[in-house]
Amino acid sequence: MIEITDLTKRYGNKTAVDGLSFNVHPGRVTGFLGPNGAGKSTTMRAILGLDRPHAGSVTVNGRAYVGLPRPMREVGALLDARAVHPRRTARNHLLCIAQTNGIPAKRVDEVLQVVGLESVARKRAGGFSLGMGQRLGIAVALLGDPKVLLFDEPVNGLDPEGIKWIRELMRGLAAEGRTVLVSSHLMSEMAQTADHLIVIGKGKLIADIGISEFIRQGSNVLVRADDQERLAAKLTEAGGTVLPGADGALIVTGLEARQVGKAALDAEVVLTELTPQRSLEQAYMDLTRDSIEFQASAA
Ligand SMILES: Nc1ncnc2c1ncn2[C@@H]1O[C@H](COP(=O)(O)OP(=O)(O)OP(=O)(O)O)[C@@H](O)[C@H]1O
Repeated sequence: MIEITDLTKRYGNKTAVDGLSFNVHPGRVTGFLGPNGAGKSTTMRAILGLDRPHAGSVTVNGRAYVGLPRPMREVGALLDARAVHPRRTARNHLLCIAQTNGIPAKRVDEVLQVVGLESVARKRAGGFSLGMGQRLGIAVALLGDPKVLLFDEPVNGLDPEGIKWIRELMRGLAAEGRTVLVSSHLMSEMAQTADHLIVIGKGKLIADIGISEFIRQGSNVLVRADDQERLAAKLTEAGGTVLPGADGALIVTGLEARQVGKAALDAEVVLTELTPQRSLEQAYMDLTRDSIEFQASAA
């Protein structure tokens, strides 16, 4: 469990994180979402004690990171995968970190296997591709078998196979009961990975919401049926809000397309159209529009 309370961090006169409070719970993947410059990396650095906040507090399993007796065994992090000595082999890189943290060498071979780097374990990390470097960074994060894991933009620049692998790894770690916080600036990425979302913009909390609730709130469904009145009554009963759309269509908010279809089935009306109207990406952009630092303006 990560608890962040009223966290504020400034760089000169720039407030990177502004009174931010949220908790990250174990057993699920929490997506940490926000446009570029929203303060995600700064928050992650504060969790790891790498940045001193100007105000507020951050605890991991009830203690500040600097107060943790064996930090790598409690928190693992992938912040910057390029932070590797290029002439050192992957295995030696891991061995050095393991030794300084009192972690046995056999754990190094275990994590090399988990991330699929055994065959290149004795190759220099300097020659690694971006994907291999990411895997090595993740091996470092897993070294202490920690209960809390932070991944800062882990899929940036990866090919589809690498992205799929990272998604499955994160889901697997959460299924083992670990606390997994993963940052991204892409809603589409989070929609496929996260169970819960923390959305920030300009250092402030915008939303702390379950992914299914976000999907529900973020979308409209346009629907037509042979008995609109009967359907509208059923949709309202199911918790939706029904508004009149163009050409006699109904616009439903608060329900997913599947729930609208189910309501039609229950009402025994025939649907002639069922169209989800807004993508998740659109919902996210609507949510963060006012928080984007640099916007392209229409020419
Ligand atoms: N060391 C620093 N010195 C000065 N300003 C900084 C520093 N680190 C971050 N900032 C500023 O603080 C704000 C938040 O940055 P941060 O890197 O935390 O955002 P982010 O959400 O991780 O963005 P991105 O997705 O682009 O990595 C930005 O405006 C950034 O320019």
